[in-house]
Amino acid sequence: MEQAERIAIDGPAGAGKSTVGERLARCLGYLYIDTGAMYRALTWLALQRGLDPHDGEALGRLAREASIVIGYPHIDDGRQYTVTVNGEDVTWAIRSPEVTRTVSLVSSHPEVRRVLIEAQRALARAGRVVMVGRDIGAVVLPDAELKIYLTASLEERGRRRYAELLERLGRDHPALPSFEEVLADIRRRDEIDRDNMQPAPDAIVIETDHLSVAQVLERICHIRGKR
Ligand SMILES: Nc1ncnc2c1ncn2[C@@H]1O[C@H](COP(=O)(O)OP(=O)(O)OP(=O)(O)O)[C@@H](O)[C@H]1O
Ligand SMILES: Nc1ccn([C@@H]2O[C@H](COP(=O)(O)O)[C@@H](O)[C@H]2O)c(=O)n1
Repeated sequence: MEQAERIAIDGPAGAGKSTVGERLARCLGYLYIDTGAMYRALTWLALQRGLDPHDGEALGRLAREASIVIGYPHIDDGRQYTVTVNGEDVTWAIRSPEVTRTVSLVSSHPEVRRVLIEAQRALARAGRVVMVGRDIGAVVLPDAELKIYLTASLEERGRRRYAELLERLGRDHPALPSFEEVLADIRRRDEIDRDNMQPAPDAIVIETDHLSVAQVLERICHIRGKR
């Protein structure tokens, strides 16, 4: 019987974790788990409830009581998965500028991380999973059989994120931020995420500035095949 395998893909905002991780999971027939979506879902709920994003104790309680589920994409609208919070579909709502502005602060609290990391580990217990985030290889799944850390320059990650928002929202959309605003947001999130975003010592770092998604996937499959 093929060994159950856990693949961790970490890296900063816009490095390509979700895109590469989802395609890799689909190619291998593995479960795909975007842990960032879990932090975003909790942040969305906290904003809905009017909680103070600085209040780690209240946010930890909310994380324990909330039902956050990442399931298969039952709607064909470009989503990678469906995220529900207490049964409400929030798949796109968790990508709002307000959630993006607040999620790193919410995620910085140990009370929040303790609860979500436990949930992430439970999801990975079956093995045959591709889990993406910031701290998967270093903290969540330290025994993962394959650990990849994707990175790219700030400017390249800004260009990618801006292009993604432009495609999703359209040039005339009132919520479309400027490239400078996108870059500033990524820089800010990098700073807040720093403590929870260090590559695991045994992670393989792939610098993706001059690589296409297909080339990144090819490198990961080559690395995995040599194991
Ligand atoms: N190697 C690449 N070359 C060009 N574009 C890329 C590459 N990797 C990802 N992209 C594009 O960049 C955008 C951001 O990628 P993605 O959402 O996968 O990043 P991420 O690391 O998951 O970011 P976040 O942590 O903020 O969710 C997407 O539109 C994606 O298609
Ligand atoms: N394992 C993780 C994953 C994410 N975060 C925090 O969530 C934010 C949003 O994640 P995206 O992948 O959707 O960008 C991210 O900026 C982190 O603040 C985390 O702490 N740990």
